[in-house]
Amino acid sequence: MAAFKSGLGLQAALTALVALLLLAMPGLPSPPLYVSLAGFAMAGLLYASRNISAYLKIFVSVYGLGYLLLAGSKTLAALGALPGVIAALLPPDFAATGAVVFAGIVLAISHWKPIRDITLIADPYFANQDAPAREIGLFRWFGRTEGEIGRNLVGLSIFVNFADVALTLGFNFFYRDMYNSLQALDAPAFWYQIVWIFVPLAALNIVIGMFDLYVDSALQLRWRTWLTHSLYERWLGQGTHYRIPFTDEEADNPDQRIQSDVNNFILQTAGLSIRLLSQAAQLVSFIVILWTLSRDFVLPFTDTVVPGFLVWLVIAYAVVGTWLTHIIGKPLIGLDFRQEQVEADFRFALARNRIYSEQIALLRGERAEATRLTTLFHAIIDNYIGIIYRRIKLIAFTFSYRQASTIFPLVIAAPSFFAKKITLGTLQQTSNAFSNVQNSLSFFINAYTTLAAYKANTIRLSAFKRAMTKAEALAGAGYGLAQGHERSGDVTGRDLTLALPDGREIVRAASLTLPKGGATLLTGPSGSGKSTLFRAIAGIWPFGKGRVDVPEGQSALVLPQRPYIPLGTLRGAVVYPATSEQFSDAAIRDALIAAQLPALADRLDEVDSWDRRLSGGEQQRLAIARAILAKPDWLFLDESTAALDEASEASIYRMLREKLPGTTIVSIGHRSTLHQHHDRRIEMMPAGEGRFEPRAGAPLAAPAE
Ligand SMILES: Nc1ncnc2c1ncn2[C@@H]1O[C@H](COP(=O)(O)OP(=O)(O)OP(=O)(O)O)[C@@H](O)[C@H]1O
Repeated sequence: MAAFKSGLGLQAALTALVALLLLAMPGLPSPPLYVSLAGFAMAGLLYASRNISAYLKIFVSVYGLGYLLLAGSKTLAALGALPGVIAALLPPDFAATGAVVFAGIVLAISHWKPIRDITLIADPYFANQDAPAREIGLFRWFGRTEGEIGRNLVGLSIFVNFADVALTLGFNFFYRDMYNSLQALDAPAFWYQIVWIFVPLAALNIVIGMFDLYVDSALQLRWRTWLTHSLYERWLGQGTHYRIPFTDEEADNPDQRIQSDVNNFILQTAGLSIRLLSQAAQLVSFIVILWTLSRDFVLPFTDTVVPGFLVWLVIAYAVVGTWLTHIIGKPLIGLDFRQEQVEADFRFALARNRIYSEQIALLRGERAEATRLTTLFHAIIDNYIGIIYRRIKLIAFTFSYRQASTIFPLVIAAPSFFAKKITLGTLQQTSNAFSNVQNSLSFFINAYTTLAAYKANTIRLSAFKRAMTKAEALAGAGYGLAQGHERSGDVTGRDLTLALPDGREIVRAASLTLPKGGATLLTGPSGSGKSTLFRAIAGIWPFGKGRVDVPEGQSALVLPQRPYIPLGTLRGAVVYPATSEQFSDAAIRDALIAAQLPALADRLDEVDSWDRRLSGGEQQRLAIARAILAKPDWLFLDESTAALDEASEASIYRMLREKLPGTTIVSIGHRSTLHQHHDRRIEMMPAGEGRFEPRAGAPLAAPAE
C-alpha cells in the first residue's frame, strides 16, 4: 500500500519507471512488449485521473498498483528471480494490461452524469481531512485521517475481491482436472485434486469470505458515521432545516433521508462498485479461458470453424438478456422512488399522532386521523402492488434466463464431447467458464432491482443536498434581507421590507429602532407580522429587502408562545439549548422557583415527555426559567406568557426585570395589562395593500415596582 499512500504522482512515476526498465533490457527474457507499453499508458491514466472524483481515484490507483505488482512480478519471474512455485501461480500476461484497460474505463465513465450524481455524494467522505472517528475502533489505525482510512479500506476491499476472483479461476481448473481424472478412472489423481487443490482453495475461500465481510462492514460503518454526522450537522446548521421548505426542491422527510437513505446509499455504492470491479476482472479472465477452449470451435453438425464461438455466443446471450431486463424492469425505478416517499409520509403521520395525542383525544379526532392514515396507507399498498406485478414479470424473465444459461453451454459443447473431440473435464470447464462469463455480464441483470432502488436513493440524497445548498444560500449575505452589526447597541431596521415566501409584502419600515435597555412592547393585529419581525431580527427569516442590524457580541434569546421542550430529563429541558454541566443544580432549582414552578425543583433527574406532561402555562414558565439561567442581553418574548393568568404574568414580569436588570426585553402581546411592565410601545399600523408598519407609540407608564 506504500505507493497507494504516497500519492498519485509517485505511483505514476514508479509505473513509468517499471515500463522503462522493462523496455531497456534487450536480450534479457522479459514479458511481452505490450505489457511494458501498457506501463506508459498507466502512467498517463494516473496523471489524467488527478482531477476526477476522490472515490473513483481510489479505483484507478488500485489498478495502477495492480499493474505495478503484476508487471513487476512478471519481470522478476522472466529474469528467474522468483521461485518456480510462485512464478507458476502468477496470472497470465494479459492481467497487467487488463488493469490498464479497466483504469481507462473508470476514467472514461467518471464524467458520465449518473456516475457523477453518485460520486458527488460519495466524494466528501473520501476527500475529508478529519481526525479518525473516535467512536469506532475498527481499522482506526489504518490512516491518519478519516478520509485516508476510507480510501485504504476501499483499496483493501478491492484487493480482497480480486483474491476471490483468483480463487474462482483456481476452482475452474480444479473442475477440469478433477473430471478428467474421473473419466480416466485415475483414483490417485482424483484424490490428489481433492486433498491438495480443493481443500486449500476451499479453506482460502472461507478465510477470504470472512475477511471480506470484516473489511466491508468496517468501511460501511465508518462511512455511514461520517456522512450521517455531516448531513445532520449541515441540516441543523444556521437554520437550514427551517429554510428548506422555502426552497423549490422536493426534500420531504429529511429524517428518512438522513436515517435510512444514507445507509442504503453506502451499502449499495460500496457493494455495487466493488462487485462491479471484481465481476469485470472475472469476466476478462473467463473470456480468455472460454476463448482458449473454443479457439477452433466447429459448429455442431457442420464443418464450419468459428474461432472463439463460445465467447461470441455468451456475449450475445448476455446483451440480449440485459436489454430485455432493462425494458421489463425500467418502471421499477419510479415505483421504488414512490414507495420510499409514501412509506415516509405514513410514518410521519403516525409520529404526528403520537406527538399531538392529547389534542386529538380532546377534539375526538381519532376517526379523522384514522381516515387520513387509511388514505396514506392505501398509497403504500397501491404502489406496492404495482411493484409486485412488475417484479413478477421481471422474475418470469430472469428465472427462465438463468435456467436456460445452465443448460445452454452443455447443449452447445456436448456434440464435441460425444464426437470425442473434448474430454469430460473440458466439457465441465467450458460449462463453468460460460456460466461465470454469463454471470459477470448479467451482473447488471441480476442487480436490476438493486440498481433501481439505488437510483431512487441517489436522487433522494442529491435532492436533499441541493435543498440544503439552496437553504444555505437563502441565509447568505446579499439574499433579500441583509444582517449586520449596530454600534449604538440598539436593534435597528433600515428600509426594511418583510415579505412572505410568495413575495407578498407584509411589513414595511423605513426606519425602526428597538432601543437598548428597559422593555419595549410590540402590539398590533393578529397576522400583522410581529412574529415575522422577531424572526427577521433573529436572522432566520430570509424574505424581504433592506437591512436589520443587531448589536455585536450580544446574546439574544427568543421565547415563542409554544416553547420547545426536548426529550429527556427535566434538567435538560430547563437548560436547553445549553448543556446541563453549564449550570449547578442549585441555580436550576432557583430558576424554577423564580419562574413559579417550585414543585418541579426536585424532579430534575426525571425523564418524561415533558411537553405533554406540563400544562401550557407551566411550559411557558419553564421557558422563563431558561431565560433566567441564560441571562441574555436581549430577551424577545413572543406572547410567551399568554397562557398565564394576569396576576401570574404580572409577577413573572416583575421578577424578570428584577433578576435580569441588564437585559433588554422586547415583548409581543395583546393584553393591555402588559403596558404597565414596559417603558415604550411600538404598534403595527396598517400601511395599505395589506402591509403593516411598526410605529413608535407614546411612552408607557413606568414599570410597576
Ligand atoms: N412560513 C410561512 N409561510 C407562509 N406564510 C407565513 C409563514 N409564516 C408566517 N406567515 C404569514 O405571515 C403573516 C404574519 O405572520 P406572523 O406570525 O408574523 O403574525 P403575528 O402578527 O405574529 O400574528 P399573531 O398575533 O396572530 O401571532 C401571517 O399572515 C402568516 O400566515
